[in-house]
Amino acid sequence: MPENYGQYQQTIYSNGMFSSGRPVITTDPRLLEEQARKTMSLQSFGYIAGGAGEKATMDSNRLAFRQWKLIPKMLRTTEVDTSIELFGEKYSHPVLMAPIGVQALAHRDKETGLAEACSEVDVPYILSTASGSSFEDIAASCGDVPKWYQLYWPNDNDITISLLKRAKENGYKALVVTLDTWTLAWRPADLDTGYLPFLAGIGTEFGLTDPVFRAKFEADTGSKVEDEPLGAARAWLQSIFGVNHTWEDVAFLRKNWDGPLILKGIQHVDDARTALKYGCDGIVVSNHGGRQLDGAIGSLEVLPEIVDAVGKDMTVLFDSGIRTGSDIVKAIALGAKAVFVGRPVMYGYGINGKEGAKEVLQGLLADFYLSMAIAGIPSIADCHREVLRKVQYGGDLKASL
Ligand SMILES: Cc1cc2nc3c(=O)[nH]c(=O)nc-3n(C[C@H](O)[C@H](O)[C@H](O)COP(=O)(O)O)c2cc1C
Ligand SMILES: O=C(O)C(=O)c1ccccc1
Repeated sequence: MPENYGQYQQTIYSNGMFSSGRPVITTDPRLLEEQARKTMSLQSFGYIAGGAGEKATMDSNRLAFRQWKLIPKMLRTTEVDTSIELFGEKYSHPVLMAPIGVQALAHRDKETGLAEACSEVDVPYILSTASGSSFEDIAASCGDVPKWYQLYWPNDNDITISLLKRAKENGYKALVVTLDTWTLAWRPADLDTGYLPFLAGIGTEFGLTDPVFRAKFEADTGSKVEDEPLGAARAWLQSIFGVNHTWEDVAFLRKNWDGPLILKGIQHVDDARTALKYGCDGIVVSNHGGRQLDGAIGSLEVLPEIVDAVGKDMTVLFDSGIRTGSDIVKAIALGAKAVFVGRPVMYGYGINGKEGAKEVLQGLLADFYLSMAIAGIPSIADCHREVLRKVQYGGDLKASL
């Protein structure tokens, strides 16, 4: 891990000129998805790259970034302090790995491999409930870097409590509860291949190893999980998707989780205020990377109004569409305390395993560092709305992602 990401590109240049050659993973964010498509199976690539409907929300996520332009200032700084504090802990940069399920689709090392990659570049790993490695192994792979747990919220309170207990015992600091994916949207890439990884038993480890789920499955079916693994996977799927929680149920989570509680999938300012009312510590302004409601507004578009409404009282995080260093600068300038990055890391992981994921993350962190420095923004505290202006012209989609 470089001490200072401002130097990372020098390493790439000297490797190219004098020693080990060129980066394996393209450094051009516009080409990364295509590179992944060539390496991965149709079904795996389709699942990861896919979006809802005609992918209009994925486009909006990108276009929302294009509306904001940075206005650089000169003779201010060559060094950048990218560190932040979240929920009382220090982080070396405002970038976390988005919770992503079924990581086995990208690489056989599954969640433990990606968690290791993240820890080696000091990026906190957010563990999805839809994982295929064990809670314990993943926790060990995260090393000393803080780790968070993302809950797909079961309809059964006993199972929920059991998952929260396991997360706590394994050292996960913050709880991220995803609200926008209580059921899967219309996803043509997966529908056309008739493919749902869960039904193949991928990403169901936490359910199949959960003592409370296991006992209930055995009582309901008379079979052991081991004897009916695909039936158990199906039952697990039904216990975490298609559920009908309400806002009042957030009080239950608040009561049963004593660390930071963060709701993910917030796009409406009313929901941000309601999250605050129920005692949440944070929210993730996210539309799930355009994988849920097709035609939904670009996630960055709603960030400023949500920050204005609740930013003083709770931690506002952001994801959906982060692809470049200047995207991170823009999200921070609009009030996000940190961002999550999703698909790009999965593409790197798919192309070249742990090393590939690290290359993507390091490239993004280097690009972020350079963008801050070249814009003349010396620290996160200096990264506020005055560094930006909203313009009428967008971007040429042919040149974008
Ligand atoms: C393959 C895949 C699986 C995902 N699985 C989860 C998940 O298990 N839990 C969750 O909260 N979000 C999940 N997400 C959404 C991400 O956390 C994140 O919101 C999204 O990827 C951000 O958008 P980006 O990919 O444009 O960066 C998933 C996204 C992808 C691409
Ligand atoms: O695909 C997703 O977006 C997602 O959140 C998910 C849902 C179920 C299993 C794995 C990932």
